[in-house]
Amino acid sequence: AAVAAVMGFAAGTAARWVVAAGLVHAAAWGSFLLAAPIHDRGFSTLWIGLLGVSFACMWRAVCCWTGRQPCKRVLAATLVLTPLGYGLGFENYPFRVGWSNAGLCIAMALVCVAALQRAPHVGRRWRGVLVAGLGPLAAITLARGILGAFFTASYPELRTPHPVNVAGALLGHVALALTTLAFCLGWREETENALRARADTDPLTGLLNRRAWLERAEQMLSAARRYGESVALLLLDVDHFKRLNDTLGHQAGDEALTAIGRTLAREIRAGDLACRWGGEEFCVLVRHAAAAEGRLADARLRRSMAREFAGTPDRAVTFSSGLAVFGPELGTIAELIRSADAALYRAKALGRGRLIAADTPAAGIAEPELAAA
Ligand SMILES: Nc1nc2c(ncn2[C@@H]2O[C@H](COP(=O)(O)OP(=O)(O)OP(=O)(O)O)[C@@H](O)[C@H]2O)c(=O)[nH]1
Repeated sequence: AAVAAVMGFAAGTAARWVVAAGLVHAAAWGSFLLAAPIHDRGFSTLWIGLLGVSFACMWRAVCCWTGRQPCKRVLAATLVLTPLGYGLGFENYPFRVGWSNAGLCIAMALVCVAALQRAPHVGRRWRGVLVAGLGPLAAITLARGILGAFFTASYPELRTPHPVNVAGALLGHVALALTTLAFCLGWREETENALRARADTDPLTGLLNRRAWLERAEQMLSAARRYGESVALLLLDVDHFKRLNDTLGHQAGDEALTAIGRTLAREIRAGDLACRWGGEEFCVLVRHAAAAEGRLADARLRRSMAREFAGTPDRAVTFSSGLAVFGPELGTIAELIRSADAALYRAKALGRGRLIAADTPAAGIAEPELAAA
């Protein structure tokens, strides 16, 4: 109930499953309190059934975070068969204790299996804490079942002070503390990731924003420096964007920017890095690319942009771009940007809708164009 109060139902899907697990677990022990004094089959069966469901909710929460759903059918079968067998065999104490504890052990073990799945994007620490809490409890639960089923005289009822039972009670508390801690850590990790993604992303285009891009671009350049790779930078600026805003409205301008962001995200290769530099300017770092590959990437973007706006010719945009290539003279991101910006300025001056490479004044530009510039 405390977990529910802290997390609330407005949290993400996984956190909602955690809250559900806590509430169902509390309801299970509520059923037990009703059942115990009168030895009631119905409430006792409900107790066992709800305990299983609460572990299934934990399993679901872990799966939401890891994105994997191991042993789904085994879990479903355990959820049905455990209370069913318990209810039907209620009058047979050894069977009922053995059966229910084995079922609950399987349910707990499946939560651990879910937490141990390979999921590189999810932290290991909270999953480790979860397994450290539930793993030993699963083992002692099985031991308790074996005791009740096969050594019934030494475990004649739930509160018998047998060492296994006492250890089970203690581990139950440890597991409660550790699973709560693990789920709070998992929840915090999810929230942190969501906040980080929000802080790194430009909301209009969905691309990285300038700050996040600069951080990653620095890393890419230092790797390129170390391994002697070539990297090209394209700085793109939409042509006459103010005119689009002024004639069709700011909303149409926003939609055009969104479409440009979509196109860039779709067209760049894995490992390349695109961002909204600001306003109607975009930046792309192209890995393993010298000037020639940079030009090819620019041409690909232009073709794709034309396709993107083919259905809305009144909003079609072109862009000018400046290209700079990482090397001894342009060895930092600031130098690359400065150089690409100067080239972009020249592309604008030469009539827009074209690419100019830095430090190649005459390359690909007709003399009259240069004169006009
Ligand atoms: N709709 C919209 N407009 C924006 C946004 N950010 C910047 N702009 C507009 O983009 C326009 C940029 O205008 P300019 O810098 O004059 O450039 P331009 O009209 O594209 O002309 P050239 O770059 O010289 O081809 C300005 O009118 C800004 O208000 C945005 O997020 N949404």
